[in-house]
Amino acid sequence: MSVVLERTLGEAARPTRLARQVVSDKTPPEKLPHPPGPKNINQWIGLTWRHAAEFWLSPLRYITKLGHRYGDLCSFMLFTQRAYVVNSPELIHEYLVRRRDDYIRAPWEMRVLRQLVGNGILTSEGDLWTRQRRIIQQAFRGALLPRYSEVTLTTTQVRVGAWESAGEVDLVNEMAALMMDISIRTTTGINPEVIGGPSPEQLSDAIIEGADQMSREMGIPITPPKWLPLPSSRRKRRAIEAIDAYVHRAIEIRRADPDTYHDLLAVLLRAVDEEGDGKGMSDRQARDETATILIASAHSMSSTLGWFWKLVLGRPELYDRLTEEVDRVLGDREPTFADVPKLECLTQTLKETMRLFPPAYVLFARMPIRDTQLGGYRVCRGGWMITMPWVTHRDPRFFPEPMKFDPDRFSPEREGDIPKGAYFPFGHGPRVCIGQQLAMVQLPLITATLLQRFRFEPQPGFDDMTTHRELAVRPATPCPVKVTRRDPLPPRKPR
Ligand code: HEM
Repeated sequence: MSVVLERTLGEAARPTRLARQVVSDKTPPEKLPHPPGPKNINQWIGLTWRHAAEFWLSPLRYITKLGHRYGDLCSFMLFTQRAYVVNSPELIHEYLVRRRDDYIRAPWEMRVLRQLVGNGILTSEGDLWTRQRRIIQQAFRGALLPRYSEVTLTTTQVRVGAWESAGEVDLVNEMAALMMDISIRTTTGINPEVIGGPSPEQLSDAIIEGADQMSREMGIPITPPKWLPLPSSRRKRRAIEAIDAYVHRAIEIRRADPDTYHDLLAVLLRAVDEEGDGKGMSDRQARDETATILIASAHSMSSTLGWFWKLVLGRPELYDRLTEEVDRVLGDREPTFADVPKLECLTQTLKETMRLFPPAYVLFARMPIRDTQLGGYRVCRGGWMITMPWVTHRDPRFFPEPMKFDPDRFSPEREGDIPKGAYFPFGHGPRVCIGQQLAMVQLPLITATLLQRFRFEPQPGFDDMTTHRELAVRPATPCPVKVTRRDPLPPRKPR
């Protein structure tokens, strides 16, 4: 679904009204009113269908419109289900943190995702999720970040070595292939050529297609049976087979030679759940977690990088400021993990990119497992909770002049003005992105390497901000640039 929002940045959310004050926790939910929202004449005919159509055709516009008309918490009937739209930081915190035991990730969305990533950290609930999160957390601890940084830098430097002779490249495509390469090496510690099978480009394309297909299925109540020979089922199967072959082969290589590797998968395969059953991970569980991490990281990181270049190259002053910062911090040496905190303007620019274009433009839906209350309203068991960082990030109450691309919003002097919880590209609460710290190290290192090595001259069409929205919101059009080398650093050798 490619949607032209507008020629430049898309649409600002309009200010919304506050919901009711929170009532006593002891008030039974059935005594409370439903949140305001469009009235349905009948849930099988009439307005419900119109709303469903509007919602599916343009969810961002529809959710923004509802927020403006009905407030920070509103609801509408979607077929037989009541959907709840939550827009304010306080209410998002209330349902994702304070009342988290009342909700699970929506089972109809997880059922679709499980086809690709199995029963891993992303799709599980309850004790299994707690155990897996505890184990996987060990692979994301701060002490390992310098090691992952080294892999990120080496892969970037080797991969972009050929750009100079290419003359012109498409930064959107290149970022997708680069991120898949980095994710494979950070996660499995193995050069993709050694694993064999599809190249990072092919794997990235297959996964994007498969994930897009699944994201489409997540929005409809019926999943087509596997035996139907639909083109969409074939695309999905291709993605599943590609990722399966890749990950199984990587685990095989690793189990055969467990002491050679020191990467994310090594930590996963060696880790035991010390606080729980004291056991490690089965191969099946390791497959599911590796596939989850590969997909979760490559997809959202490449989107962020694609938008970053489109936004920065359209602002020559900002581009010069970033190049100047990179040159000042790095001089003529290569970046390292220790440089990340010094790349302040670059980090601010990446944060501002994720404000306007949060890859996870909508959080995975949550479903209340019992009748509960939120913001003084009744929330019914089995409903559909919808929260969109895209909408909250463009709300002028939290971000004045929301459509202005202004990296200085995140400067040390101004960042404190952003209301707590209004900026959440990595989600919120206990299921916040596990790769957040890693992402905020990898993104500046990759962009600093490219800014240091090359001068990019944008070509016609680079600033087309048309969005492609499926699992992540990513650029639908290329970012063509002419590339000239600007530094004398020697090329790195592959590990
Ligand atoms: C720009 C980069 C990234 C963005 C914007 C992002 C965004 C998110 C968001 C919003 C969620 C929570 C979704 C929800 O609550 O519904 C999430 C979860 C997750 N992310 Fe990321 N992510 C990024 C990078 C990464 C990386 C680099 C990794 C791993 C290497 C990763 C692994 C995961 C995993 C495993 C989860 C599921 C956590 C759980 O359910 O407990 N992400 N991400």
